[in-house]
Amino acid sequence: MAVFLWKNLFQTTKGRTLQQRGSSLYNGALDYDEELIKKKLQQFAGGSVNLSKEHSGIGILTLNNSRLMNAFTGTMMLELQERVTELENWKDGKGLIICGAGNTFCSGSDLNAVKAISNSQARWDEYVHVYAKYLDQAYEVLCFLYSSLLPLISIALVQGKALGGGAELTTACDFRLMTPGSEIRFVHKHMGLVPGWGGAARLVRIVGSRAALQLLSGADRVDPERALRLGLSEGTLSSSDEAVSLEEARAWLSQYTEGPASVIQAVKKVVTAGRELPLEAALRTEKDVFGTVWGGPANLEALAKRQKHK
Ligand SMILES: CCC(=O)SCCNC(=O)CCNC(=O)[C@H](O)C(C)(C)COP(=O)(O)OP(=O)(O)OC[C@H]1O[C@@H](n2cnc3c(N)ncnc32)[C@H](O)[C@@H]1OP(=O)(O)O
Repeated sequence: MAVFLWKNLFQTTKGRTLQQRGSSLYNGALDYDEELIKKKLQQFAGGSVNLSKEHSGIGILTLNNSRLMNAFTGTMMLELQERVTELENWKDGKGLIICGAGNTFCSGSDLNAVKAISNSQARWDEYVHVYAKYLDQAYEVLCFLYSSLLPLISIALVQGKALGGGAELTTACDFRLMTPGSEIRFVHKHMGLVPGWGGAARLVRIVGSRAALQLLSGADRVDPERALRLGLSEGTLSSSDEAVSLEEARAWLSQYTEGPASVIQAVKKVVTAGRELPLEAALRTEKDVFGTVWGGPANLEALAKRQKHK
């Protein structure tokens, strides 16, 4: 799917330039040695993506590049993938909060890296390959976050600004909570771009196509009140203090993560299947997931307790 997407994207946007240069993005671009790709992304170094896994089964993923308002460097993209893989393998995991360090969410892709490589004509082909890989990485990891492959209930805790790719990242979470004074803004149009990390398609599913069109074509600043009205945010937290808002987000998420991990993960899987798959496949998935919990420890315990739902 990614190959198809990239082929079409670059044929329409960069096609003429690539043809003029007698080069094709897909001549082996995706056969690049993974280690080589890593080395290339590591050229755009800086910042980190930190994960703490709490006993409650909630993970806190923090984007940390305060110098650049938490813009995503190449190494941060690699780290994001590593952390998400760690979360995928977390048996006791139930929930995830994604937030930014320094009380701001994320200002999108690292514009310094883009400028540095695109300034050099001689390095154009390398730029296309490396930047394509960077985008590919972002696209893949955000799709993964949004999919049933990561069976954790996720929240983007939006403090300060979520711009460009940062706004796209918020759409890869199940829910968004915003702090007072924060904003989500798809600034892509002002950068001569459109979302490419899957943010537009997900936004349409969250707020509908008319509102999504307005937000993207107007590059509108979406404050907490408007986000609530649009259904883009679940709620506005009472405090914009970093520690207090994290605690509030934790409390909000805990309502939905109480209970055994196997059951919470199963809930997430059946809902995601309903969202992602054609009806028939979703129904089958639901039956299969049911089979994983039916007669399981939590089910047997509830039966033994003669649970009443008064
Ligand atoms: C996927 C597509 C994309 O993501 S396209 C990228 C979309 N993002 C942007 O265009 C963000 C551009 N930056 C801004 O609008 C402003 O810097 C914002 C984030 C509003 C912050 O403004 P303000 O509070 O005045 O701080 P500032 O501009 O002095 O920024 C502090 C330092 O951070 C940097 N910064 C910020 N964002 C990025 C970014 N995306 N890439 C690289 N650097 C970024 C600023 O340049 C500034 O650095 P410096 O202090 O000038 O060295």
